[in-house]
Amino acid sequence: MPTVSSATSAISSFASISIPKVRCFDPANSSPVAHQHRRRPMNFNGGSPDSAAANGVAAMANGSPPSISDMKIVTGEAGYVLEDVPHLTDYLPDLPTYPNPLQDNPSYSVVKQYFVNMDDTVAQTIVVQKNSPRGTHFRRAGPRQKVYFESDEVHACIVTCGGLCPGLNTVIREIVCGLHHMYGVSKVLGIEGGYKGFYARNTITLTPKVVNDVHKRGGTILGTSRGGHSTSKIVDSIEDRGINQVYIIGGDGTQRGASVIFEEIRRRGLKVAVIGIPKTIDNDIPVIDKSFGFDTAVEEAQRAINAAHVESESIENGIGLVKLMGRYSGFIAMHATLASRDVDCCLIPESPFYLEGPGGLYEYVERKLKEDGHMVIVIAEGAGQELLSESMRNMQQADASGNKLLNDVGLWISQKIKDHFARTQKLVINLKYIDPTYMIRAVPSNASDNVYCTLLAHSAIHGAMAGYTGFTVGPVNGRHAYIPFYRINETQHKVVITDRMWARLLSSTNQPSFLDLKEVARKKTEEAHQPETSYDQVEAANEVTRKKTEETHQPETPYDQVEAATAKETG
Ligand SMILES: Nc1ncnc2c1ncn2[C@@H]1O[C@H](COP(=O)(O)OP(=O)(O)O)[C@@H](O)[C@H]1O
Ligand SMILES: O=P(O)(O)OC[C@H]1O[C@](O)(COP(=O)(O)O)[C@@H](O)[C@@H]1O
Ligand SMILES: [Mg+2]
Repeated sequence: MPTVSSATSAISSFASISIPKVRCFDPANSSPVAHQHRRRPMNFNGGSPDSAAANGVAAMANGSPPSISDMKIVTGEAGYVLEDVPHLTDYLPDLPTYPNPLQDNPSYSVVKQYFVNMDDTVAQTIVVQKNSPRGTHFRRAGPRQKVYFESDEVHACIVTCGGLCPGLNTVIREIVCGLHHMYGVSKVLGIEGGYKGFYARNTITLTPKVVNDVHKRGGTILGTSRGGHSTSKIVDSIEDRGINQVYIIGGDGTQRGASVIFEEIRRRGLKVAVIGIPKTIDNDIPVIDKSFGFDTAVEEAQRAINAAHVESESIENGIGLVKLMGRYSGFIAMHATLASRDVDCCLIPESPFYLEGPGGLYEYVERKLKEDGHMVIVIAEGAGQELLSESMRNMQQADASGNKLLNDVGLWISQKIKDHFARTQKLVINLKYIDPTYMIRAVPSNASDNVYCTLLAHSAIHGAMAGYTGFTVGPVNGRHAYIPFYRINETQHKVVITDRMWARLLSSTNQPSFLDLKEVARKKTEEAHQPETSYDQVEAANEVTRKKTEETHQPETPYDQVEAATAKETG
């Protein structure tokens, strides 16, 4: 571990700096080696582009895990593991340091413990038993006593990529203002239109004045895009423009892109810090507690759910159906449902459902309408996609970033429910379908997200100024931490339907758990039922495909699927 100078400052938190008993994991012999960080071999000049792609983190972006030599793993006593983030001195060992200008900042000088301890880390697991190992930790975010950039040397840039999310403008604002007010940095460039903006000519000069009011607006003042990531062109542009701090705001795809940019910068031996700020309205980024904009999205979704409730209540056998975002993770739908209490059924990608037969959706809708005369259904956009046949899928299979394009499950299920009741003639229903997805995504962030965005931006700035690089910032169990890219990129955060939160939802809505799915599928095939409408044909064809897939590839029940995923994650 680097030692810390004993230089005192008015606002130092270093009452005493302890050198932790850390050991570095030596992958060669699996034995701990005291006080050494393992470093990957560096190739500063003239390395072939292939050498960057050959390393683990770059490989991670393409789906394979990083090699152990790319990880900075520090182990301690009682099963303590620090998954540390890269530092500029890993490959530029002789960089000079400077006192942190916050020492002389009147706003911060009153804070007694402003600087974080060098050895502060944040535990990933906080619920433990007496004898359980202390487990994985991440480096705590926050200002350090020493910085690796002088204020007038910093030339930062900010880019926003991927889909919109409430709070993007707040993060931009807070990076610009934070750099300016805390560290005296005045050179900040906005890259327009996502990654491809790096190799376009136009940029925006960002000053506290320019960004002063932007947090009141939805969207991103910088613009965004999907696709168009060319690592070498981006890094050429960073080098050509003399940028030395790159703040990259975006979701899982963006963080993968940031990871390969970092790798290329390290390969070229540049003094450039690369910082990822996780953005996703879907809340599907792992490790962090939640992503910014998520609270706002849940809050805004209430308006649509309220409207659906009012509509459904006002008419006989009214059904209000609301589609919410959530490609692979149903967090918005789950939280919006729990918050609203007006929802009778919530369908998410993690919990496969079925329509016909005992325990199916039709039976439940019928019962609910008979009991209450109305009902509200919330469906996440990624739910039930396996029920839509190939023929119904988008002609265009993927967006520019390679994300699979989803069919409108809201429209599909509305039609299915209408068809079902028209066919069975049991009830005359009135279904109103509301799709507020893009309206929700486009609103400005709410108060709590605004504060969260400020903390994210400040943590990112402190990390960059302290020389850390190649990391994503975010709260882990309530404390902001620096997380290596590979941890963010290895999995997706999903609703665990064996968790108590989903049980709370089931008990709040009283909806079926759809766990008899396989049994029903089998019966249905046996009955060799003749479909009546195009949607039925789709469904019948799909049942066969689904059954085949389930039997050959999938674990047996949704619970098994979750357990298999969990075992993979923890194992
Ligand atoms: N594996 C990857 N390697 C490099 N860049 C990527 C990768 N995946 C996505 N990107 C880039 O990241 C940007 C945003 O990705 P996208 O998936 O659209 O949104 P999000 O970051 O919100 O998930 C796009 O410009 C895309 O080209
Ligand atoms: O903006 P697009 O291309 O229409 O994509 C919509 C998708 O974007 C999201 O809002 C967010 O996805 P990302 O975080 O990957 O950008 C998804 O919920 C939704 O499926
Ligand atoms: Mg994404």
